[in-house]
Amino acid sequence: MMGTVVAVQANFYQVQLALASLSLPEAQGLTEPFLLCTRRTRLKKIGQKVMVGDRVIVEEPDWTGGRGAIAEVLPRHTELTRPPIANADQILLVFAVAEPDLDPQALSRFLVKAESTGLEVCLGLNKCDLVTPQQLQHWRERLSSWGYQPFFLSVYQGLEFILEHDNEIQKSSISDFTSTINHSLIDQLTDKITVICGPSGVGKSSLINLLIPDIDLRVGAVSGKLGRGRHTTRHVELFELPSKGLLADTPGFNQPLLDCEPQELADYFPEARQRLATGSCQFSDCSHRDEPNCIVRGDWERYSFYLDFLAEAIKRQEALQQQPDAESSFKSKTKSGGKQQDEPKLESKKYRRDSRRFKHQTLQDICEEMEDI
Ligand SMILES: Nc1nc2c(ncn2[C@@H]2O[C@H](COP(=O)(O)OP(=O)(O)OP(=O)(O)O)[C@@H](O)[C@H]2O)c(=O)[nH]1
Ligand SMILES: [Zn+2]
Repeated sequence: MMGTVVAVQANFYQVQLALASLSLPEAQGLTEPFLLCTRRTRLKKIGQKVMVGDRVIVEEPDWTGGRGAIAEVLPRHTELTRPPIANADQILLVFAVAEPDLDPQALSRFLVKAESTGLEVCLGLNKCDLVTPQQLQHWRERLSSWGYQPFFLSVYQGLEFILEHDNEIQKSSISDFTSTINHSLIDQLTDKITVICGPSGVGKSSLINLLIPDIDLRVGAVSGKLGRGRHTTRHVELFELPSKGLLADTPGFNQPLLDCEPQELADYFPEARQRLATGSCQFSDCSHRDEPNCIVRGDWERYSFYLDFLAEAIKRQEALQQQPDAESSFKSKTKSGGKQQDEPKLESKKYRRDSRRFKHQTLQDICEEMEDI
């Protein structure tokens, strides 16, 4: 029997069973498609961890008691360590067009952080009710030049109060709430595991409440048992959308720390990726700053952000190198004459977009913020 781990509490795993398992006659008594499971000793022995998002095989279901045992964890196709989530398909980054003002550099910082996970990145712009259609059009064109097609949202007015006609954005006067669900956003979330993130106050909780109307009940139930609120704990939980698909909520954080290697940074800007896909720089280790014949340097809007973030990443790398037990980004080299010298290890797979799939970095700050709150 197959299922997905939707919550982890100490040594217990809440497993949501796949539909096929629920058609078993024995399962008919089960009121919810969940079993509270333990992990088989064999898995403990081989050190097999179980994470939220893991697809698992459950054995020995006790349908009346709602219990089971996880016998096997299927191979993960992605893995985030902070927050710990397996098999996430995408990140939905939520920002507001106003209140707080949409700051292009703050948005870019979040986008770069999200891109660095290697997951697909979608952008939702909320509070569209606060600005004019012209301002929305402005953002649409601007973000499109960055390489993003955001979902325009207003939780206050239902998800789709905006209809798009002939490339123009108009506010619709549709009042029927239920018929105004933004189907393109829903489609994007269907049958996927999505991690929602974004700064504080942009309306993430409001959006989740709109997408999953009965979530308050479940949040209340789980948080109640743990004696903690959902934003005050390291606890990660997946919530099911009515349209199928799972959402992982993470608390807001203001300025994510960019902890990527300087050499990777260009890969996290769609504009730079696109330039590198159609040509190459003279130097294979080009930092795209002042090297001759650089294909990335140019008059794209966010190039100045690239330079700012690059300076930040280099500074961070230098600080790390000053610590004796810093991450092993150095190799020791014996120079002629026997002198030892440390040299930074060169990144070998620069600019190969494919490699990102296998290198899921962390959304570190999210978790750190979780602990701080
Ligand atoms: N005008 C307007 N306000 C909204 C909209 N959606 C949410 N808000 C308001 O924005 C404020 C923040 O909303 P939350 O849902 O708490 O934001 P959040 O992103 O979850 O914030 P954190 O919990 O701090 O991470 C609240 O006062 C909401 O009522 C919207 O579509 N339009
Ligand atoms: Zn270059």
